[in-house]
Amino acid sequence: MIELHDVSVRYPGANTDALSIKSLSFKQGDFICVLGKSGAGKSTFIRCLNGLQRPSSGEIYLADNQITAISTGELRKARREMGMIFQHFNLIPRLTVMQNVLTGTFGYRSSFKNLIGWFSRDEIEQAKQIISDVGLSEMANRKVENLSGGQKQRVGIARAMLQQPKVMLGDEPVSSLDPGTSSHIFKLLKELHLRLGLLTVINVHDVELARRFATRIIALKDGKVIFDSIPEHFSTEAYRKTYES
Ligand SMILES: Nc1ncnc2c1ncn2[C@@H]1O[C@H](COP(=O)(O)OP(=O)(O)OP(=O)(O)O)[C@@H](O)[C@H]1O
Repeated sequence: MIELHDVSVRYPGANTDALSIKSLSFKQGDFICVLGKSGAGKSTFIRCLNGLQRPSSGEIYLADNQITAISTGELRKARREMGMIFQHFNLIPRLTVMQNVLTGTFGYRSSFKNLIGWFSRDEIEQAKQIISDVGLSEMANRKVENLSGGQKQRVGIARAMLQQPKVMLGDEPVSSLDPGTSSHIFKLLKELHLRLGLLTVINVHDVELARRFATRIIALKDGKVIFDSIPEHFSTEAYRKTYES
């Protein structure tokens, strides 16, 4: 579903690569947690997968699309297949839960419909169903600025789900949440992942969450993959290598 070949990212002015990946491939059904200490390249990696960051060299394929070699318009189309959730939610605080979730349809619609905020009955019904799936039915008309962090992330997930993605990407989606809420969010992500047969790739700081939920753990260090296997193989030694200075 996603393949990377010889991908590197070097930021302007840097004298080393922030990311340097020989070869990786992910298939539908994988639930991947990406670990690594601060600065290891996790965000750069996720941003490359959804085309927010163009690699300095190498190739990334999403299904048959080489997303590293397509126009901005084609990239926009390819991105419809990828839902993305963020550490700071990236919601519009003054708008309601329903309005925020409906923005998940924007990749599919004309700029004109987006501009005037017109949504079909079908889109509204789908949004209602997804808001119910993430447990926020009672709050559909509440402004997002009045929600807790966990509730905001549920809105972020619902917005991503309305895109009907094949791939769900997360850039530290639980880093600003307490442990109990983080665990609930991961449970929800795993449930949706299984129900819809997604490929899920999430950066996470909490190793225990990765051990509990991932089908595969990838650890990055200095932009390179230093571990890639099932959670049961992520030993104390692998942990030490990942997080030592
Ligand atoms: N826009 C940028 N310009 C220059 N350097 C950058 C930029 N973004 C990231 N870097 C550098 O690239 C390296 C990898 O950063 P990245 O944000 O991908 O790491 P990370 O593992 O996500 O870290 P964290 O867990 O702290 O979010 C770091 O050395 C960082 O300073």
